[in-house]
Amino acid sequence: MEIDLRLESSLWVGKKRYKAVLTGWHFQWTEVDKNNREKKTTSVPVSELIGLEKGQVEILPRKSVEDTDKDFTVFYVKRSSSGGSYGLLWQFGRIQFSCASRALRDQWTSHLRAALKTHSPSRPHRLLVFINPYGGKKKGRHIYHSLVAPLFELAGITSHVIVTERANQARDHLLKKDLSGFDGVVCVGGDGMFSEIMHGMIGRTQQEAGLSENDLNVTLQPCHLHIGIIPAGSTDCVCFATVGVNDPVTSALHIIIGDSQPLDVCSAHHPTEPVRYSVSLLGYGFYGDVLAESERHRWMGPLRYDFSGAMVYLSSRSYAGVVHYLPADPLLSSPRDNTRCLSGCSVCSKSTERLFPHSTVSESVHSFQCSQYRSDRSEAGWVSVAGRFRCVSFTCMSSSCPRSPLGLSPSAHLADGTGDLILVRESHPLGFLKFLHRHTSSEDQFDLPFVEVHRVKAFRFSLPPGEEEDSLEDMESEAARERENQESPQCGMDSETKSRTGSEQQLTDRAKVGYKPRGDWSREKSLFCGPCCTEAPAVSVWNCDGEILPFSEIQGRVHGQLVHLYARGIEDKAACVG
Ligand SMILES: CCCCCCCCCCCCC/C=C/[C@@H](O)[C@H](COP(=O)(O)O)NC(=O)CCCCC
Ligand SMILES: Nc1ncnc2c1ncn2[C@@H]1O[C@H](COP(=O)(O)OP(=O)(O)O)[C@@H](O)[C@H]1O
Ligand SMILES: [Ca+2]
Repeated sequence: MEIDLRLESSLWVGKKRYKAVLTGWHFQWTEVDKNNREKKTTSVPVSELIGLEKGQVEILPRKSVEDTDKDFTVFYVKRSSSGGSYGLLWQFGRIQFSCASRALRDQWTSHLRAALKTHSPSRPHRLLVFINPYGGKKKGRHIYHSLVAPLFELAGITSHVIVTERANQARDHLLKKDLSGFDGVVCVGGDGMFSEIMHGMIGRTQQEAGLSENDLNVTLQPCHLHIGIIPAGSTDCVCFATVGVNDPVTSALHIIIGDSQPLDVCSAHHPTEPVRYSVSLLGYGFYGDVLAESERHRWMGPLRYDFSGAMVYLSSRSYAGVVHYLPADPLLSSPRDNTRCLSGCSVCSKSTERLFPHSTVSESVHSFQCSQYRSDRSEAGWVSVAGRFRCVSFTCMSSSCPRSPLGLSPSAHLADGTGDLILVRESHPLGFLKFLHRHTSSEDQFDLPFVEVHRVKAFRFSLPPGEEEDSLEDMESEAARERENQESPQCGMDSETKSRTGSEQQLTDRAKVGYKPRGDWSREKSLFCGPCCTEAPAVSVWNCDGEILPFSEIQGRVHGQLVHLYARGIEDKAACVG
C-alpha cells in the first residue's frame, strides 16, 4: 500500500513564517510575509536530504543537540556557484524549523523519514574506508576525520576505517577479506589509490564469478559494490572527471545520498603479466616517461609531475610503434563532436540499454557482450597506424583534472563502453608544446596536423616489426651473454652504466622500474643517464592511471560500465544554479 507522504503546514525559522510542503519527492519552504505574500522558495529533492533530527542540532564544530520539543533540524545538499570554472561545489545546508505543536513536529519528522526511505533506497548504511596517509600532500587522515566522518555520522552511516600501512594493502583486503555487510568502499587518496581499490574490487568480483580476468576474451562481471572517492591525492583525475570538482565535502555528500555513476574500464593485457585496469590514462611515451621520472621526485608532492613534465618535454623523445584499433560506431558519438558528457548524459544512457539490454543484468549481459567481443576480435574492422609517436594515450573518460580542466579528451564519455585513443606523432618540439598547452585552455588540442584521435572499443600497441618485445627472461640472458663478450665501455658514465651492454640498456629501458607497485616508492632509475649520453631509449613504459607498466606491447579492451562510483557526472552549471 502506498503511504501518502504529502504534508503541508506553516513552520517558523526564527521569527519568519514559512509555508512548508512535502510532496513526496520534494521538500520545499517559502517565506511568507505579514501580508501573506509568498517570497523566495527553497526546494530540495528528498533524495538530497542528508538527514534530520528532532531538536536544535549543530554539527560544527561538534555535534550538539538541544532537545526542544517543537523544533526539528533538516540537513540537505546546497549547491554553490563558486565551484571553479567546471563543476558544482556541494555544501552542507542546515535549517532549523519550529512547529506550532510537538504533535506537528513529530508528524513532520515521521513524514520526512518515510519520504527518505521511499525515495532514497540506494543510500549506503555501512562503508569500508581506506585512507592512504601518504597520498598527495599527506592530508588524507585529516581530511577524512575533520570533514567527512562527521557528515557520515550525521547521515547515520557507520564506517570501518583502515589507514593503510603499505601499498596494495587495500587491494589485498578487497581480494581476500569478508566484505559482507558493506554497501560500498571509500577511497581517501589519489588516482593510484583508487586504482588499487578498483583492482581489488574487479578481481574479487571475477574470482567470485569464476572468471579468468587475465583472459582478454572474457567478459568481466560488473562490480556490485559502489566506490566513493574522497580526493586526497596528486592528480585526483577520477574524482574531478566524475564529480566536477575536487572537494572532500562534495564527494562525501554524493556518497551519503547514494549517487551512482557507472564507469568504463579498460583492461590492459600483456602475455606474461597480470591484467591491469585503467580508467583515466593509459599513456605510452610522454606520460609514461613523466611518471617514471616523477617517481624519483615524490618528495616534491603533486609538483613532481610539473617538474618531471618539463624534464621529459626537454628530452624531446619519440618512440616507434604500431597501433591497431577497433573503431566504435561513429554514428553514436565522436571524440570531436564538441559535446560534453554531463550528468544524465543521453549517450551513456543509451549505452546502458545497449550494454545491458535487459533489466536483469547477469546472464543476458554476459552472453551479449561475449558474442559482441568475439566478433570484434577478428581482424575485420581493425585499423592500423605505424610511425614514431611522442605519445600514445588512451582514456575511457575525459580525464579532466585541475591541471587540464577539460581533460585529455574533452568529449569522451564516462560510461558509453568506448575510449579515446590519442596519437601524437613525432613533431617539432614547439608543436608538441602547443599540444600540451592546449590541455590547459579550451583550445582544441586535436586540431593540429600531427595529432589524431579515434573513439575505439579495443586497441593494441606493438613495437615495429623486427623490434618486437622479447620476454624479459630472454633479454636478461642475452644481456648476460653480451656482458661476458664485451669489455669496452660505451661512454664516460658511472661504472654501473658504463658496463651496460646493448641488451642491458634495452632491458633497463623496457623494464625501467621492474614491475613494482608505484607505492613502493623505491629508487627508480633515471630516464636521463647524463649529458654525455646521446642515445635516447628505444622504448618507453606505460603510465596506467599513475602505475608504471614495465612493458611496451599491450592490448587494451574497454569494458563498458564495469564499476560504479558514488557520483553523478558533471552537473550542468547553467541548469543547476539559478
Ligand atoms: C605547458 C603546459 C603543459 C600541461 C600539460 C597538461 C596535461 C595534463 C593532462 C593530465 C591528464 C591526467 C590523467 C590522469 C592521470 C593520473 O591517473 C595519474 C596518477 O594520478 P595520482 O595518483 O593522483 O598521482 N597522473 C599522472 O600521470 C600525472 C600526469 C601529469 C602530466 C604532466
Ligand atoms: N601506506 C602506504 N604506503 C605507501 N604507499 C601506499 C600506501 N597506501 C597506498 N599506497 C600507494 O600509494 C600510491 C599513490 O597513492 P595516491 O593516493 O594515488 O597518491 P598520489 O596521488 O600522490 O600519487 C598508490 O599506488 C597506492 O597503492
Ligand atoms: Ca567511455
